[in-house]
Amino acid sequence: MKTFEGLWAELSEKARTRPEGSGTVAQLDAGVHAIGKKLVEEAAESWMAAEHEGRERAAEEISQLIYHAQVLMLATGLDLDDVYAHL
Ligand SMILES: N=c1c2ncn([C@@H]3O[C@H](COP(=O)(O)OP(=O)(O)OP(=O)(O)O)[C@@H](O)[C@H]3O)c2ncn1[C@@H]1O[C@H](COP(=O)(O)O)[C@@H](O)[C@H]1O
Repeated sequence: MKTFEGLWAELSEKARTRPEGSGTVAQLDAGVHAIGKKLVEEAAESWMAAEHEGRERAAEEISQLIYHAQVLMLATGLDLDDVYAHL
């Protein structure tokens, strides 16, 4: 099963090698403003799923929230340690 760190390693590699067809590369090219909008959208969908749609849907939306948070970290030039320092 994929973990937060495993996804981070995968996305960092995508950002570095920029493979054809990668949604992550497309997101990074769209920039911080567009990524931020997706992050907020997924946060709202996570909230709605948790309140109205049950555990499974909430888990799905929260996984997407985590994904977009990592894309924003990449776009901002942050590493895991930069964020973990604040936990
Ligand atoms: N975990 C994710 C992931 N979660 C969410 N998303 C993106 O976030 C979108 C979720 O948006 P919604 O469900 O709200 O659907 P949508 O509004 O129709 O989406 P859009 O049309 O706005 O893109 C998906 O369409 C994906 O583009 C993800 N994209 C990629 N991953 C993983 O990231 C890795 C790298 O992916 P690539 O860069 O595409 O190779 C792979 O392991 C993927 O499984």
